[in-house]
Amino acid sequence: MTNLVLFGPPGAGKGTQASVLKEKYQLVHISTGDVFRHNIKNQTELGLSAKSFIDRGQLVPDEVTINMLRAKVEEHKDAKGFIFDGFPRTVAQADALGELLASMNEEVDAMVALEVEDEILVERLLERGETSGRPDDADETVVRRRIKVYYEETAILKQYYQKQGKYYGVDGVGSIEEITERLSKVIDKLI
Ligand SMILES: Nc1ncnc2c1ncn2[C@@H]1O[C@H](COP(=O)(O)OP(=O)(O)O)[C@@H](O)[C@H]1O
Repeated sequence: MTNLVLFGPPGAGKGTQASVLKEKYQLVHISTGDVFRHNIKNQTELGLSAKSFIDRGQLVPDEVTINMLRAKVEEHKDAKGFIFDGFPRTVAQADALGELLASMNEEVDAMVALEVEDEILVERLLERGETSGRPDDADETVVRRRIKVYYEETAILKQYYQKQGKYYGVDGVGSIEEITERLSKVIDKLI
């Protein structure tokens, strides 16, 4: 398997790139944000417990998120690999992902990160909020809180994977194609 963590702050372009990369490399794409939104739309128990956190720009508790991710991975045991998008977002989630993959004799091969400045992120998210229908994109306070939470809880994962020699940063500003090209250069060396 090839298991990639696609990393970066909210609005960095992870979802856009993941959709291209999953086709290109035939990997299963798991976006925790998409799974939560799907569950909110269908008013499942998971959706109901996640909604209040998401609407406030906070992280959904680790236990809920980890159980959901585990179930998703187990649905695709025969996959050629995964692109994890929006997961892990905390050290506890990164530990859990490592354990889950180890139980399948697999591991995270790389964290590929999209690097984008904060002010560009706020601009992109508010613009997306005009059309995406995502309430967490439409409100500047919520957008800024998500970026703050990213620095407080998630950014540390750069060092986490750097220590394992698995971190690859890529400039996340440019056209979609240019950025795919930059990510592909990293991924091609791993496969
Ligand atoms: N791994 C996770 N752990 C906790 N909460 C998460 C996780 N992934 C997504 N969420 C929740 O879903 C929201 C939307 O996630 P996502 O679609 O990845 O958006 P973003 O564009 O902010 O990266 C997050 O702000 C958070 O509340």
